[in-house]
Amino acid sequence: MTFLDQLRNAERQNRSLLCVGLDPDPARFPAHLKNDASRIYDFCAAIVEATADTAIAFKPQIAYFAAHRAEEQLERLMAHMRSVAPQVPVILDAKRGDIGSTAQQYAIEAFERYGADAVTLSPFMGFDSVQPYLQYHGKGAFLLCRTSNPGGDDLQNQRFASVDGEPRLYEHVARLAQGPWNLNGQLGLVVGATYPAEIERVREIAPTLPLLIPGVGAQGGDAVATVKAGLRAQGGETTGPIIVNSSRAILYASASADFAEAARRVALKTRDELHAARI
Ligand SMILES: O=c1ccn([C@@H]2O[C@H](COP(=O)(O)O)[C@@H](O)[C@H]2O)c(=O)[nH]1
Repeated sequence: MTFLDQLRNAERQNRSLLCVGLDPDPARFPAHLKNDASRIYDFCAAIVEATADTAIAFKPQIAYFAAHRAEEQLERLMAHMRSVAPQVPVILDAKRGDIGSTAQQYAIEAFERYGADAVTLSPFMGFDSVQPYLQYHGKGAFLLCRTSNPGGDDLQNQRFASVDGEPRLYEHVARLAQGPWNLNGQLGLVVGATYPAEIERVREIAPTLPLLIPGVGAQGGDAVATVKAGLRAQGGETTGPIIVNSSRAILYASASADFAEAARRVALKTRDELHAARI
């Protein structure tokens, strides 16, 4: 089954557009786990179990594991997600970007070591830095396009003289991903929920690509505006999928022993808000 098939199934089965982001920061763990990096797996496993039926995807951010020498815990977590939530695809948020030979190693890391279903990539080094990931047929690759942070303006929103008539860098990335770079239909784009007008613009250029949209929750992005701008559906079938990520607002909903139940409550509320906005 391809990543796109997995997304379609999870969206239907869990009635969800919500991606539960896994950004484990031991300093923010509940009291009984606080500042203990050896408990990253336990914390994330509890979140996964509590939210497995609420999510279209899970998105572990690799920096939160690597920073604490917790790669082995991430490997175990990937296996755990496959076991308790086999219907939910996993997007490894790694934002890799390097020359082809190095990209090949990063692709092995994402798809073979961790067994991710999709990965996030920086497109800044060009197509040969993306191509190695596309050799893993059926896997997904999300290119950073219009990111959620204010500094995204520094480059992505700049005008330049382009051959395809798209004057801003993020528009050019969207055009490449919808067209010539998308050899086997594996590409998607990362667009921030903090910029709904730009989500709309990306959707015009890339009507069918899956959009990974971080920025609701802690970054203040508007869930309803995000769905209106990004989701495309016809006759009840999704033709332009969106995957709306929230990490900290779910993970740290409570600093007490009930953190997993609290995470579930926030995940359900966010899922239902996103679902209601479809109509
Ligand atoms: O443009 C981007 C791309 C990636 N991210 C990542 O998403 C989550 C957001 O976390 P919140 O706690 O919901 O703010 C995090 O892993 C970022 O690295 C992003 O925020 N914006």
